[in-house]
Amino acid sequence: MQNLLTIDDFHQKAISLLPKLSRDYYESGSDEEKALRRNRRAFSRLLIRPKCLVDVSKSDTNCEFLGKKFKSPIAVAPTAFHKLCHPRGELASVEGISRFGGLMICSSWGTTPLEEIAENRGDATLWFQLYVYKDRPTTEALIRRAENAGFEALVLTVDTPVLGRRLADKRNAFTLPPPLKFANMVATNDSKVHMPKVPIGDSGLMAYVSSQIDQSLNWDSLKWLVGFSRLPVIVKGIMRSDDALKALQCGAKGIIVSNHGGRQMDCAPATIEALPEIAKVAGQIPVFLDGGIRNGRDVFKALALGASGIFIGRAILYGLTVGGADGVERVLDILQEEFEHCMKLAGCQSIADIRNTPQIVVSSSHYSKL
Ligand SMILES: Cc1cc2nc3c(=O)[nH]c(=O)nc-3n(C[C@H](O)[C@H](O)[C@H](O)COP(=O)(O)O)c2cc1C
Ligand SMILES: CCCCCCC(=O)C(=O)O
Repeated sequence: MQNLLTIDDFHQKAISLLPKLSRDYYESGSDEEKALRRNRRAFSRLLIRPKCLVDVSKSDTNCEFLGKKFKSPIAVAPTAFHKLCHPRGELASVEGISRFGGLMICSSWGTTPLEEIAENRGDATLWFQLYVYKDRPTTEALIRRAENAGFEALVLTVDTPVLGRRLADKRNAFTLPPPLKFANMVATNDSKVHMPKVPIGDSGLMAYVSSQIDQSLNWDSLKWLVGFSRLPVIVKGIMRSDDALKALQCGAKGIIVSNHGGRQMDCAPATIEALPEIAKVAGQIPVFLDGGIRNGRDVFKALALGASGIFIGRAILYGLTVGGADGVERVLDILQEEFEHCMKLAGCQSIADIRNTPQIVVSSSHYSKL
């Protein structure tokens, strides 16, 4: 792995290693994949205006989320089915994240039971991502298990009433190859544990979502969850300031600006475009961002535009594919090194400094008259 110096290097290597079914599932966006591309392009359109003659001999990337201290604002987004790319799956991921001392959001749809991940968490902090089943007792059981296992927050994903149309998955008749299964579902209920087999032109994941997931989820459901859960609730998938305000009013303790990595609404804005209006209204609660982060300059840009921290999705899967726990750790280290380097070149000493410097990040249109 020594010759892999960037996340793009890990991406290329991972693509060369993955079987088509997993590669297409990881890489896909929905429909025409406009939101997927827009997430990246919007970052490229932003420029950093460096300050000079600032003592950056010590740069401080410490931060605090939900009252807990972290050495870095870079954390790991929930992604389903880690055993599609590595035999140790989520256990390898959590090992790499533990070595980094980071934060991992575990998907409801892991291929390893949540208790096993928690037992092996080491120095990782764990939050649990929730998909709400039509069958409320299934959801309630999942929440209680996450609480009992020592997860420190619940992350409710709100952008998936139906699954985005991922055309490659339909062409591949995507389903989980046996023996992989929904490891957090109990073995007695076959339709929840196994993804259905479907003909070419259909996606097994889409079929599973439409048969199991509660499309009627609404703001009252969020209020219910905040009351039911003993953990702070973070809402993932907010793209508008009015929704951010509603989430706040319902008792959310954090917001993740996310378009699900371009996998749901294909005409959505990029997350970095949606961030400023949401950060403006969020008051004291942290606003995080995911979507399209591939280097440390992207992290810097997101913080400058109001994020308290960022989450990476696919980048971790690339690390996991290439090198298991070592690959995951290396991906996080690369992003952290690039971020610290960027801070120094920009003349910023701390995250507060990034956030408080006016126009440290601007759109390239700022210079368009030249
Ligand atoms: C393969 C894959 C699986 C995902 N699974 C989940 C999931 O189970 N729950 C969830 O809330 N988001 C899921 N997401 C979305 C990520 O949490 C995150 O929003 C997105 O990957 C961020 O974009 P990035 O991949 O460009 O970093 C998934 C994304 C990918 C690519
Ligand atoms: C209710 C939506 C389920 C999505 C499945 C996993 C995921 O988030 C993704 O593939 O993206």
